Amino acid sequence: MGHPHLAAPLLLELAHTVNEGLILIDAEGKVQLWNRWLAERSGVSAQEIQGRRLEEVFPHLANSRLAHAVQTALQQQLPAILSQTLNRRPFPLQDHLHNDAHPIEQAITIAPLARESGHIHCLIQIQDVTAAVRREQQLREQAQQLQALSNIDGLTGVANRRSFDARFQEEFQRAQRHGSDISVLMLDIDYFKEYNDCYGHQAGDTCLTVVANTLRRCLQRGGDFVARYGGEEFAVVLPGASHGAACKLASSLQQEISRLGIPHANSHAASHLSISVGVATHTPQRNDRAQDLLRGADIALYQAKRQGRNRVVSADALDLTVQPEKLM
Ligand SMILES: Nc1nc2c(ncn2[C@@H]2O[C@H](COP(=O)(O)OP(=O)(O)OP(=O)(O)O)[C@@H](O)[C@H]2O)c(=O)[nH]1
Repeated sequence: MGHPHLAAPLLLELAHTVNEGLILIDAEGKVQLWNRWLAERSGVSAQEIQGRRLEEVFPHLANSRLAHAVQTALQQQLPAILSQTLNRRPFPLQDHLHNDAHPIEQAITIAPLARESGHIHCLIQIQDVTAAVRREQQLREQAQQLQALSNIDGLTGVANRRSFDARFQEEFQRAQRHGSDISVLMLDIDYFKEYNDCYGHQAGDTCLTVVANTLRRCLQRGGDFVARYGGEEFAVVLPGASHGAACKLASSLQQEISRLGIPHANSHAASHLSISVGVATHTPQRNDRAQDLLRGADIALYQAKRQGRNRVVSADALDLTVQPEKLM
């Protein structure tokens, strides 16, 4: 061997000084070395555990992956790395050395050691990976928050257009698979340009938020959702809703917005803020496209504008082959 001058006491001191846990297991599976790092963090002293099997002191380790890995190292001389996610904190270790005492997350490697006598020993190394695990957790949480934020409209707090596109497509395909109805409402605030001109852009922003919250509040069923589709335009998706049910909800949304009584002196449709709504329903067949349903609701909305605003129009009664702009 390479370093005959390294005396046994020095090697022992080295094992006690390293900044990680070291356990030496002999051929009979008994602990020969339990270093200071482990004693300080486990509350188990070297005297208490030396000469005993790990499972005697830590019964929960019996039949664990760690116990199997130690057996494999001793019997087949195979090393192992215990995945940190599959083996959460095999040893009950606490970091008492800092102000925030906390359980220690552990990365564990197991290696066979062949002695000159031919006896195989096993070395278990335990590293404190708490900081890395915490950082990973924080990054995961931040990624989830970003994901949620990227789906929400910053002003009104309802789903944004991006999220609408994905969820609407999903719901349309579900309806296609189940042969069920799906309805869409397209809603637009009447004379909103005049509202901004009269009351200011900031009041316009507040108004959009109030309308969005009112729409959200009026949706009853779990799968229903509202999204900000464009500037002052909202879309509501009602999976499983028949055309009759969707028209009824559209009317109640229109009434709820009217009931808010938000003054709108420059509206030609009412004395208060009002909305126009287009309603369309499909029971999608195999080759139907989600955008055709949306287009139906859009054409109905333009028709509602054309007929004088502050009303609900159903796509059922319309010629959907006409371009919406031609209806204006
Ligand atoms: N305050 C505010 N206004 C917005 C926002 N997004 C769009 N708008 C305004 O909404 C107005 C929409 O105007 P138009 O498309 O002419 O529609 P309208 O005035 O509502 O008329 P009709 O829909 O035909 O009744 C524009 O003046 C936009 O500036 C926003 O985030 N905040």
